[in-house]
Amino acid sequence: MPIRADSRLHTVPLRHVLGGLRAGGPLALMERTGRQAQGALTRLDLGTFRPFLVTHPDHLRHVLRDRADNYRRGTAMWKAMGRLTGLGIAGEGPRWRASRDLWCKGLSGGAHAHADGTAGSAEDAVAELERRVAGGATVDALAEMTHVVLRVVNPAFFGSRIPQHRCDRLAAAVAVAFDSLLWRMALPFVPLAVPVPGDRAFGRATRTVNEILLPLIRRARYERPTGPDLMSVLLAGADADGRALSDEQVAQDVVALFVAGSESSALTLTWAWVALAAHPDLAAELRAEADAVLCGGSVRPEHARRLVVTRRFLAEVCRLYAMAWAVPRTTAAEDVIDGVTVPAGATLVLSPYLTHRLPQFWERPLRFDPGRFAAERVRGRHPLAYLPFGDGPHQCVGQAFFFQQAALVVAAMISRFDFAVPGRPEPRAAVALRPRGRVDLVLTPRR
Ligand code: HEM
Repeated sequence: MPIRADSRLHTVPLRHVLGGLRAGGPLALMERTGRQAQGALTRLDLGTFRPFLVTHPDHLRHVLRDRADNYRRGTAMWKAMGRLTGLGIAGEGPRWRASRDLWCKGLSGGAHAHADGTAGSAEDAVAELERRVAGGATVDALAEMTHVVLRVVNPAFFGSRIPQHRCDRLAAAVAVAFDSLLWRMALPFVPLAVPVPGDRAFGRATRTVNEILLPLIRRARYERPTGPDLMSVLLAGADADGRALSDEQVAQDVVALFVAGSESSALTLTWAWVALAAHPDLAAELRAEADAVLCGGSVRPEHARRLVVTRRFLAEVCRLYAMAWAVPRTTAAEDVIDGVTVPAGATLVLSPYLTHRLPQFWERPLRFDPGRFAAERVRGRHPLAYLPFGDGPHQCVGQAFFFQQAALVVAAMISRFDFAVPGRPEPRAAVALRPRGRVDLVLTPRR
């Protein structure tokens, strides 16, 4: 598959796409394509559907920053997801802008406004886990991380007004709905009116979500909330026309919270244990830091800032296990990217997962090395070579919140448990980057 001499476009013909899919699935195909294209703009031939794969930091800057207005969330995946998450924060235009402003307000100082509640919840969740595995036990890493994350986000997202068991049910329904969009993502040319696998599960999960959320929102609205949690901010906020958000709009933004905030955090924390188990020296370093900062006590909000090694480690987890492995966009009008014409209506798949593996920007890219995030090494790097949280107008609003909470969770756990992850869990490409199969986490409380 040579780069064509007459253009900078790298093309992958249908037979290679099909062969690659058969041989190793979508992620292996992407990895192979990324290695061969080496950052060149790439067109995948899937018959009538020919998406462009964008990985080079210069091209990403063009799409996400310089011409962001021309690259929209119009793809079928966004449209399908819009049935669940609405056109607020997950959409575009004035409604998105109004929602984003509210979200930024709600999360501003994710490190401050919610800090006490979330640190306390992290501590409680880890202490509860310690009681459960008192004599040592093997747990499902993703299930446990989801459990911990949901407790941590409940005060910040909902002012703890959702009882925990309902929060768990809501998260499970949202996860089903989100995952059942994979076919819509893979078959973007199929109209929504034509059923595809996953549609039924999506419909059932959406009904569960509404049954849980709408009564809760009505009650919360009646109480005229003024708290700093995101749900209160949304209820007190206004849309682009200055009108209060409807119950449905608040429900949709709350669902978007789960999609954007909790699953991504739980998945990334799951990969964190996989990476730590594979690098015992690093685990020892993180534990030494946690012991020094926590001094045998509980995690407190102010610890997050001092967990420097832990935060670098998390940044490296986000590089090699970029949860948002593929971020789709659609071109509004024809454009030229680095000499290649991209027609109007084309689908672009931006892949942080592949960008983070480009050897031109990352020395020995597959090596797990948190030292890459030491300030002096970050300075010399292309600013768009690292984008696990996206970039441009839609860049993640929860990045600071994630690092704060995740650092506290890792410190609380590593100071309490010895741990191991048997086998070598590998990622697979679902809508998010998920583990292939269950990840076992063997936990033994430290004496
Ligand atoms: C490891 C954790 C996380 C990762 C990897 C991640 C990744 C991303 C990415 C790649 C985007 C850009 C999507 C696009 O360009 O279309 C994004 C957007 C977003 N994220 Fe995150 N995220 C994480 C955690 C969170 C958390 C904890 C929250 C909320 C508290 C959050 C809220 C959002 C929101 C609201 C958006 C949409 C912003 C907009 O469209 O204006 N994320 N995230």
